[in-house]
Amino acid sequence: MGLLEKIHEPKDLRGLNLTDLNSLAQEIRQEMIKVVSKNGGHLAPNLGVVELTLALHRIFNSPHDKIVWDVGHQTYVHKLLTGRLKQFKTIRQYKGLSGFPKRGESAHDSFETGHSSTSISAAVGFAKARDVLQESHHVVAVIGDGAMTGGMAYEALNHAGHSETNVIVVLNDNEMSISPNVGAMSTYLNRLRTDPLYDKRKEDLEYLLKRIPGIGPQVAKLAAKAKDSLKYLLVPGLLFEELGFTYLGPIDGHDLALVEKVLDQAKNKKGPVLVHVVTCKGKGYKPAEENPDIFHGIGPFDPETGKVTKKPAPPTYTAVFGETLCQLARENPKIVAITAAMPGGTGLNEFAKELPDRFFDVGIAEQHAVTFAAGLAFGGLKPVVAIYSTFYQRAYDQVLHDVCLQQANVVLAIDRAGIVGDDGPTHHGVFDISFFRIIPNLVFMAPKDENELRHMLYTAIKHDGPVALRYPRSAGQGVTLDKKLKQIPIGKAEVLRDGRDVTLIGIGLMVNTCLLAAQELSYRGVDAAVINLRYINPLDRKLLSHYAQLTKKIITIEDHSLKGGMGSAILEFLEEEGIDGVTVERLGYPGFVDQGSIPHLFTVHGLSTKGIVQAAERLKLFRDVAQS
Ligand SMILES: Cc1ncc(C[n+]2csc(CCOP(=O)(O)OP(=O)(O)O)c2C)c(N)n1
Ligand SMILES: CC(=O)[C@@H](O)[C@H](O)COP(=O)(O)O
Ligand SMILES: [Mg+2]
Repeated sequence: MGLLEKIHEPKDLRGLNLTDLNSLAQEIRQEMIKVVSKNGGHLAPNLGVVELTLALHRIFNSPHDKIVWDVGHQTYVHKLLTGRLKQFKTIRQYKGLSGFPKRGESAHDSFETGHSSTSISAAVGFAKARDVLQESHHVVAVIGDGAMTGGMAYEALNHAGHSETNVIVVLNDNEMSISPNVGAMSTYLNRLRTDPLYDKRKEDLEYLLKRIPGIGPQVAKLAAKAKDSLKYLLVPGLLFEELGFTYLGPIDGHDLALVEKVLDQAKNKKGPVLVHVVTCKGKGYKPAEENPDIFHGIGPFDPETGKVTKKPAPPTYTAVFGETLCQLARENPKIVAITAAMPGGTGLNEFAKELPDRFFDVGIAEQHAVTFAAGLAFGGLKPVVAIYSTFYQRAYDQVLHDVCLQQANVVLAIDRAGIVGDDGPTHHGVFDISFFRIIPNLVFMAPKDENELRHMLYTAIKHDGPVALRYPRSAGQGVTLDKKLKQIPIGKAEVLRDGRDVTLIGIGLMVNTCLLAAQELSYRGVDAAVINLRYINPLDRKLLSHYAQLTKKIITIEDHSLKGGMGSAILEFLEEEGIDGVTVERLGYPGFVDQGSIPHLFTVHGLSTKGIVQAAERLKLFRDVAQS
């Protein structure tokens, strides 16, 4: 039996000596490589925090003490140490362990995350609740250097430093966001990490003070103890200390004994403390150390070689978006591209390489990205902001207030729209239609395939005013890509199949499902019209009106939440137009969607040919056809 199997809860770690702990760290790394190589997952972030997590669980007493993990993609080690070894092989699978902290999964998961930069706010909340209720426990936020680029982290530091509550922030600095970290804070951390004079200056001053006869040693001691510590005096502007934190570090995050020692010091200090831990993303697995960006979040791979075991598939929507944007930008010098720390994920790596002066990675700062784009637009450029649907939730006011109200010429590319699979409910992009379609002035479209995506991007670039364009995480449909780009008239839907018994209205990926279902329905004598809606805003009112009155039965299908989605837009439209006597069946998600493979989730939620046929049954179509 290995050591890991004997760890059922964090207190089982306490009796282990350093040799045991190092062996345990090895076992943990092997287990994570084994499971992630099959299931996919966030391997490199977890390999980097093995020693840090062991130290946290030895020094603090979870779940009495609260540990809040930022983003939460690095909690696999935490899960393995808190009684979830047996279920670990199910991580990220349907009904399996989540890849993120889940309060329902364990008492040790004190706060759910998935989106970045929330941990310090939550930790300050826990700390203040403790103070008000006169309880006594420690609260620790663990935040990466990437997550530290997000605005919320600064709002929370500002509050924490002022509140003087006992809270510990562990800054896990591996110089990486998903890609290499960017920004002034990253440069600042780099200086802290690498300034060789820092320790020397401190030692020199202590040495000098101690040598002053009579009072020297006391002054040195006092200076070290004083709130304005030696570091504070010596390193002017030490940011965290200026904000009211005691700064400890930087320390080697793989030196378990040292990390434990410093965490113990932090635990015994009053007020907010920041522990700066330096780690290596991917530590202990060569392929991940060498390619931390690829192993940040990876699909199944061969553990021997680190090579991804991918089946050939058509290029993704994301890849086609990236290539098309490069093509358009070569011809139009006003086009600029913006990402919030996801150049690879949003398909912008090529753009960044080819047109570096017109590419902006602003860090994990979606709000800033959108308002920055509005500024660029009013400055005379044509900005394209590419953000995942789920992360646009962060930038809603910026889209509404800074882009749409002022009619800024900004293209909002909404990647990962629809369900995303194994990341689960924190990452599914199933609310953007609801929250964007109600914004005045915003043209909002979604392509049925990757070829239409190209034309839509071209249309968006040509359009004067704000445009949103949503497309999914998946591989494309494998259709031929037209070389020559054309504009798709704003607000024009496409009739893919005429029919008189029922109208199937699809958007995005679901258009193809509608076509397959229409075929199936035709075998059962039902003549279905299929509409590729294309535009959620503005709707093609004339076309919809015609088919609603002709067929009197409508089935809408969308890879999106039912509430407020495309189907809701159709219901509103019928009411606004006063078209009576039309029955509508809407297919979509009833609420938050679990994790699981995309095809499986589509089946579970009836976003399939079968789901449409069942909706037709509910509309009593087969009986009506038989009678006619
Ligand atoms: C609001 C938001 N935007 C973007 C992301 C995507 N994302 C997840 S992890 C990550 C990088 C985080 O870097 P860091 O905090 O340093 O953690 P590391 O993986 O390096 O340990 C990004 C950009 C996110 N989860 N949340
Ligand atoms: C944790 C996080 O937010 C990202 O790492 C996300 O999992 C990336 O998703 P994609 O794999 O869809 O790029
Ligand atoms: Mg990092």
